[in-house]
Amino acid sequence: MEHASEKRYPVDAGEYKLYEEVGEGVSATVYRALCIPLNEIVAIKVLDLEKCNNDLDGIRREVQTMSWIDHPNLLRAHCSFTAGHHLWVVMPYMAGGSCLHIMKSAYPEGFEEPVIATLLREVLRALVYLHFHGHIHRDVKAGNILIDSNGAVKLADFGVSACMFDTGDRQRSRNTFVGTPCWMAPEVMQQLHGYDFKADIWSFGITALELAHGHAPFSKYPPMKVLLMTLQNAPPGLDYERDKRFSKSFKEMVAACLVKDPKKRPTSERLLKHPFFKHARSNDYLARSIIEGLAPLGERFRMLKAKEANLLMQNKNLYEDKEHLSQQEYIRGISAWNFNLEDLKCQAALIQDNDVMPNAEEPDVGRKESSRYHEFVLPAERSSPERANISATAHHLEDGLNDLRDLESSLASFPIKPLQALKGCFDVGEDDDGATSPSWKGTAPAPLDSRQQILTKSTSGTMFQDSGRNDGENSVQSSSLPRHIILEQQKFLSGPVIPDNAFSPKKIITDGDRDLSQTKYHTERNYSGPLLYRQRRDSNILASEDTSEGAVVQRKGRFKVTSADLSPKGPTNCTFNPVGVGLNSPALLNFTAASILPSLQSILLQNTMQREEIIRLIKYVEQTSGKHADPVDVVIDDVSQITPSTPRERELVSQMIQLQQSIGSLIEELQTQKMKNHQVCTFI
Ligand SMILES: Nc1ncnc2c1ncn2[C@@H]1O[C@H](COP(=O)(O)OP(=O)(O)OP(=O)(O)O)[C@@H](O)[C@H]1O
Repeated sequence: MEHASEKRYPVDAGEYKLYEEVGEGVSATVYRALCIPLNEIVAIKVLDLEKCNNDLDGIRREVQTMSWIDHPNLLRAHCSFTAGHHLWVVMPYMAGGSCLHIMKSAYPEGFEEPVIATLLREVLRALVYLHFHGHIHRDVKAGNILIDSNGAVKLADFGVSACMFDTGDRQRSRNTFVGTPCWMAPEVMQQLHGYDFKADIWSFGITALELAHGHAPFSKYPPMKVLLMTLQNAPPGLDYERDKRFSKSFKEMVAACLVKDPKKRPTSERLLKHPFFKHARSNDYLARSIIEGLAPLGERFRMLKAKEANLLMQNKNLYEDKEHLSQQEYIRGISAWNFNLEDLKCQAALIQDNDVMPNAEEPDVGRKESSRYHEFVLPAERSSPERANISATAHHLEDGLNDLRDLESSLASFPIKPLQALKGCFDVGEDDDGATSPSWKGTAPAPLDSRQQILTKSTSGTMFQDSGRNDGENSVQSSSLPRHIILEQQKFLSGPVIPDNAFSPKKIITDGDRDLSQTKYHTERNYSGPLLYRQRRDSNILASEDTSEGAVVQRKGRFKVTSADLSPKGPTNCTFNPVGVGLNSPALLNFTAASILPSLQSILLQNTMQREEIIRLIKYVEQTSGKHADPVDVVIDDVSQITPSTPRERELVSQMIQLQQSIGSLIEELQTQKMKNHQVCTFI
């Protein structure tokens, strides 16, 4: 067994000395560190539990999986514990970093074939092991393939892995829309029958292309477009012309993985026997060919961050451009992609007619394709005088909505669509962290017991334990601790291990927190808009569902949306349904009027537009079907033909017209009510 189970890794932050930062994820920062008693260099992933409110189950799963796995190609945790409101996961230090980072810093065009074959063989071995034990990784990508200084390859990041043997509610997690869009298999997007380990084979094929080209197919596009392209286009692959440098067997191996029908994809075990892997070499070869000569990981990480900041400065004008943003996130190895279609639709609905002006200020028409998403702006931003080329907004909005329509139609043959999954539940997005939100204030703390549920023990040592050192020792134990961690530890010297607000979606934010979130996450812009409510079909469902799996809608880094509404009886449109969530619903009570107002406005606008459209259609159908013996209309025609000759006649005609108009609107109202009743009946 490769991991040193005999070694006792301390579960106390004071026993470690943190050095430089070597990686960054969505809510985690990874440091090189020294385990003082063992005199061993390790990596420590520090997760800020305050930023993981929605994803404790993911964290628990990650830590649990990292404790039981026992395979040389999987990154196993030595131990884990909490310190303040941070979770520390101690693991072997992988000095080469991730394949993505190696490519970004030294191989922007991708690796040579023998390197790729070697890397992929190791990853495939890890997948064979995971699949054999009934696990789907669900996030296979170059950013999660780590290499150590000896060229050993390990697949990491089990935050979204799932177990095939789960039953009941947990089994539903395999119907969950999870992963990172570019690597996501079509069946994961479709959510038709759930999916199995073959989803990993698709991601594996995409990863092969990523390692060959330096980027994944569609990586520069926003997620909606990635979905469309994955579902509508032929599967991506190695091109016989463009990719001449690669062998036929490599092309065939990729083609075998990237088949849309999961049943036709090989199992990991069978794939391992593919002739392509005969090109694979030793770990030593990897160390010599891609690790040797690289700058130390921390330095590379710093350089990549600087490069990213530089790019952001250069692209200042394009900063709002989602495709550019995607590219930035890709460079960082994470993908903070907003994928809230409802949000986009609501933002679209909030645009008033008079916002749509002639497109006189479009800066560069030729750039339209690459900028089509960047104007999905928040209403508040739109009103800002220095922002917003409104005409471009409307223009791009239309493009974006066309894509939405395309997406819906390309998914039309499937009973459950991502749109429906999205519609089923909203969750608090990045706006959670908005320090100015009044809803943060004065919130009762969550009970400690529920928070401690996530603390578990591994068989081979202590896993995920509290360091138990909130007595002040932690605050002074390591001079090399980043300042924010020391400060945050000091804040909770005498309180519970995890601060009261750590697991609550509402929290009191101190100025220190605000500074931290503003400086550390300044590049992670929020496009998620004003929707801060979670919609449920039924409040009973809210009570009975496995909230651990069912609640998360948006996770930065990996995208995750749960298909809370898998029943074919689910709602059939994407508008907010006031029947589904009554005003007394707990889901609504959690939100302030201010946070929900824009959504309500949008819904109102949508309903008005729909109502007008329905009335128009009813009239049209009645006219064309000749079914119009309605005396009211006959009279209307007659009245309109009367030419009053006396004041009294004029008065009477005017009264008749008024009466007929009110009868007309009452009929329209009746039709609308009938339609509503019909919808409610269908829904029920
Ligand atoms: N053991 C390790 N040794 C060296 N570097 C590591 C190690 N673990 C992680 N890293 C680096 O830190 C980065 C972030 O880690 P990780 O992927 O675990 O965080 P995350 O929050 O789960 O990320 P995301 O969800 O965005 O993929 C990795 O991409 C990798 O570059």
